[in-house]
Amino acid sequence: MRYGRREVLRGIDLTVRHGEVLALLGPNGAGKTTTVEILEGFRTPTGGHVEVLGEDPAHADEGWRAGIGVVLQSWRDHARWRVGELLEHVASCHPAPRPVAETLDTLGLTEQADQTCGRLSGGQRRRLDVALGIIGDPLLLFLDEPTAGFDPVVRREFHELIERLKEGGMTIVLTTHDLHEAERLSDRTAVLIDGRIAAFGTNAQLAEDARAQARVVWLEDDERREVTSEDPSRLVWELHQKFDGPVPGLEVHRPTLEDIYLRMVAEAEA
Ligand SMILES: Nc1ncnc2c1ncn2[C@@H]1O[C@H](COP(=O)(O)OP(=O)(O)OP(=O)(O)O)[C@@H](O)[C@H]1O
Repeated sequence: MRYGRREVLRGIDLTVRHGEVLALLGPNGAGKTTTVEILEGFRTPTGGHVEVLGEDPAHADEGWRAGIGVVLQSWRDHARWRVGELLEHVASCHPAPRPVAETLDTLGLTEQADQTCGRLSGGQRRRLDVALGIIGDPLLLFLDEPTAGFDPVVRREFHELIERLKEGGMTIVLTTHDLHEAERLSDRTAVLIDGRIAAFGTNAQLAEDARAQARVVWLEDDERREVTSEDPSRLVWELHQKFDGPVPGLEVHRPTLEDIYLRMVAEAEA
């Protein structure tokens, strides 16, 4: 994908499976939104082959669009609509929508149903964006930084909602800068750096590819010992033999997605 002469995506090869949550991570400007906008049919790529729900998004029809739910980075329109009316209206544009009252309840917006959208708080507005994205009961949902601005309680509730949608069979493509969110929600993660896929796989596969080290901590002679190892199970086994039993104060810390991601970005910039 080029904008003018500038190439911003340089060959992105990935397949999203039915029913999985795919997290798309990457630094600002890496090309995540561009990728997602191409998949949503909002941008026509300058090259390559894209298929979403069996069709080329750039030339797909309304029937195809009904299968897709989109939550963009920020919608600040519809200020004069009431929340409930807006959802009713958008629901009426879909062939088989979710019930409006249930959707309001799911997003914790029942009390705001009669409020105008312009008066919602930032977090409530974002929840309305998500409600608008799922009201059509899509097969495939795109979420672009869905929890930016959520307080921790709402964020937790939102994660539970995503898990329920996933259990219901929805396929979800999520872009986020929140690595804990990606780690909790995604089946697989793609890391996009400078328009290329730097890594793609389950979080365990990414850890393996990045040859990330686990940290093993224990107590010996009243001192805290810490060793990093690619094979922590072997080290623990050796310690168990050495102590001839349980290892005092044993902790094994696997690398988090955040550790892996930060390492990849640092390597790409080096
Ligand atoms: N309409 C446009 N015209 C020209 N360049 C653009 C346009 N939209 C995006 N870009 C450029 O393309 C690159 C990728 O942008 P994109 O918005 O896809 O990144 P992103 O990974 O979503 O970033 P962020 O995390 O900041 O949202 C950036 O360098 C951006 O400046």
